[in-house]
Amino acid sequence: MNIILVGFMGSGKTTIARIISKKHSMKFVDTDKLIEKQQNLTIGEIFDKKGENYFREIEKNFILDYLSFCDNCVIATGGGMPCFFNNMENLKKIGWVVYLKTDFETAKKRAMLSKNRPLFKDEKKAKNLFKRRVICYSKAHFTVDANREKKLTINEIEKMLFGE
Ligand SMILES: Nc1ncnc2c1ncn2[C@@H]1O[C@H](COP(=O)(O)OP(=O)(O)OP(=O)(O)O)[C@@H](O)[C@H]1O
Ligand SMILES: O=C(O)C1=C[C@@H](O)[C@@H](O)[C@H](O)C1
Repeated sequence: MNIILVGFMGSGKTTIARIISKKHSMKFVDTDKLIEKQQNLTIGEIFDKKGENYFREIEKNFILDYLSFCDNCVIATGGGMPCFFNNMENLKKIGWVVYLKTDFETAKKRAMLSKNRPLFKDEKKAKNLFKRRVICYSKAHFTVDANREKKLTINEIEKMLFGE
């Protein structure tokens, strides 16, 4: 079984995927990190040097060439990954897709804690993007309230997927 976490920048995908993978002896996969490694560039550099469309093509291929071979993985996806091309449908074939749903203010507060989010530079644009993204993420198999303390979010995911 694979678990795929989707949600806006700062919703906690990386943090929560890491904890669940450790607890259940699953492999942790972070698509942003692996794409950076593969391209030998940071996400910010890919956006600056090659443009967003190039990044979206890489993400699409990454699902087909890498994620579709995952087994027993917890996958933290890039914030936009499920919202381009046929990516959400392809992700849903690979595993259980869980939407970590937060409000905008929570995501903003958390995203400020780390860099590498070129699309969060302009708050007004980020807010608009957030609204559009909610519609996309809601097509996941499951939605959990991720505004809360991470332990509560993790418990809910475990109950849904492991029956704990
Ligand atoms: N439930 C939570 N409560 C408080 N802080 C959290 C919670 N989840 C994550 N954080 C913190 O918020 C920050 C962003 O979290 P994280 O990197 O996991 O988000 P993300 O969804 O992977 O973002 P991105 O898609 O931009 O990589 C981190 O510093 C993390 O420690
Ligand atoms: O929401 C987005 O479109 C993005 C989120 C990040 O995880 C990175 O994948 C990149 O900064 C784009």
